[in-house]
Amino acid sequence: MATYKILITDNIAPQGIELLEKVPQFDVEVAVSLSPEELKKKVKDAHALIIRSATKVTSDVIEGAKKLKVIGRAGIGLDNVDVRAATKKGIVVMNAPEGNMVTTAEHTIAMLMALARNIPQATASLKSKKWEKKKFQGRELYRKILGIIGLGRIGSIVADRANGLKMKVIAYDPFVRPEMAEKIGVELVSLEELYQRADFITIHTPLTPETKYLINKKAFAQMKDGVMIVNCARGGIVKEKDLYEAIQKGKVAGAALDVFEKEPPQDNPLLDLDRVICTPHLGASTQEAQTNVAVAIAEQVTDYLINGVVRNAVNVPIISEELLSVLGPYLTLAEKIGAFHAQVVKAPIKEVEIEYIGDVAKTDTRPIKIAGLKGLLTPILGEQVNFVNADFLATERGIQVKESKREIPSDFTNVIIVNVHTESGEKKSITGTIFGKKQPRIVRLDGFALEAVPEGHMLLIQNVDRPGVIGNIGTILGRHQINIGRMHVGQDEITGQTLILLSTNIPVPKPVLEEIKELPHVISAISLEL
Ligand SMILES: NC(=O)c1ccc[n+]([C@@H]2O[C@H](COP(=O)([O-])OP(=O)(O)OC[C@H]3O[C@@H](n4cnc5c(N)ncnc54)[C@H](O)[C@@H]3O)[C@@H](O)[C@H]2O)c1
Ligand SMILES: O=C(O)[C@H](O)COP(=O)(O)O
Repeated sequence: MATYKILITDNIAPQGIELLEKVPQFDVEVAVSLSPEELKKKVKDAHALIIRSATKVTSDVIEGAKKLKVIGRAGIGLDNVDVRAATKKGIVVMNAPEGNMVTTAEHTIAMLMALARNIPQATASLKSKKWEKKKFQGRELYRKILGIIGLGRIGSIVADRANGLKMKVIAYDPFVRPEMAEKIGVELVSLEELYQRADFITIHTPLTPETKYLINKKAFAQMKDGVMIVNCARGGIVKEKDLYEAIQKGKVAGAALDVFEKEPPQDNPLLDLDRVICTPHLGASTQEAQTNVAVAIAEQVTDYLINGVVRNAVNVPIISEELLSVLGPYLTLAEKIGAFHAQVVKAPIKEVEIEYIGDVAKTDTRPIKIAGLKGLLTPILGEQVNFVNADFLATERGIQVKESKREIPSDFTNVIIVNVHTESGEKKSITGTIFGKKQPRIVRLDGFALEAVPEGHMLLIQNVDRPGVIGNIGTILGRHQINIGRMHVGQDEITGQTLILLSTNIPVPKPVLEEIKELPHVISAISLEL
């Protein structure tokens, strides 16, 4: 029984740890607050790393994690993980995106109300024995305009709760359809319009190169005087230096911050301002949310390591079980075609064209493309290639991939054609289909029509069509105790050549291959592993 080491380096709820400890194949270690050096050491023999936002999973950490198969985030944000470096190494990166969304939306509403009514400042004042009623007069939220930037999972819940408070909710999210926004009582507007109309602005986007410093000096200049800002998303979306200036000038009346450019913040001048209220990244910190995300990530990591099922991965295309039941045979077919190509071409591959014909063209074909690339690269790069990094490795090697689709079938109901172009100008074309519901077949190889099962040890021979060639090949194989399982023969009527594809019980050794190549009328012989 394989044993997997599960390393947990941030504080996750005990319910998640208990679930992992119950899996007989798992050896669970919890080690929090590690220095980067300690983390590198511990992760060396780990198969899974489970984190929250404190552990920094840098490319350095990933480089040394030779056995790591999965990084699981008990929560949403993955800006503390170098996902690109993980992808390159074939490591699945997954999060638990749903468990803390309500809690974070509630924290946002709490921050909004605390900001509008000066609750933290008034608490501090009263605790210092003062009674400053006038100083802490607040603002009503009723009928005020709340501008939401990022109407995703959390933004939508904030909108719902704000509607309950009878606020007017407007939002900017270029990836959301107006009908969807309308359904949840939100008016979708441009960013400029949001800035011009909103009394309160709350941010709920991820931190990306596009959203980094989205809320900056220029943005503040477009906002209403006396606007209030809430950020419970990520530090760095609001430019802190510009926010400080905007508050000092009175343009912004106040800000509620749960997240910071640097966490924990060090010498951050914003923390000295009365108009700023803050929490130490508490958005997801309720018992309910922490149990949800810890249990979710424990289940997902278990499912992946034990059953190979990937859920909520950010670097693998998601295939629902329903889609997998349709696509499964095509994934196998594409992988076999890729492996076939890699073993017959004579120069580095520079371009791959994949054409999907028939009903298969109507499906999400991304997983088929990745399976094809995995097949193509595995004979070249070995076991390191998997569904996570195949696309990445192809790009890294400068292989261009082009895809096209035709929904009207030709000879077969569903067909995948994979053409490969090499640096030396060679072009090879393989066409595959599925017989019945599950049987992959290669039905054309360049000009040769075939009906071959691409599986196991195979021998590919091209020869001039003359009597006796097949007999001679059979004699040589027999002499070396090699059994032929299946034989497929295709003919090219234009060149008069024949293609023979044999499946054998063992790989054909090199000396036997050389003997076959010496036979009269044999042009080439290649041993394949499919
Ligand atoms: N403070 C916390 O403890 C805490 C807890 C959970 C999540 N978060 C953070 O909250 C944020 C939102 O999380 P979510 O689960 O709702 O994410 P989500 O992916 O469901 O939603 C994000 C939305 O932002 C939109 N978006 C992306 N780029 C945009 C842009 N340039 N302008 C406008 N909209 C854009 C997307 O279309 C999407 O609808 C993330 O940054 C996450 O890390 C913080
Ligand atoms: O992205 C998240 O899920 C939140 O920011 C929560 O982060 P935390 O797990 O470190 O509290």
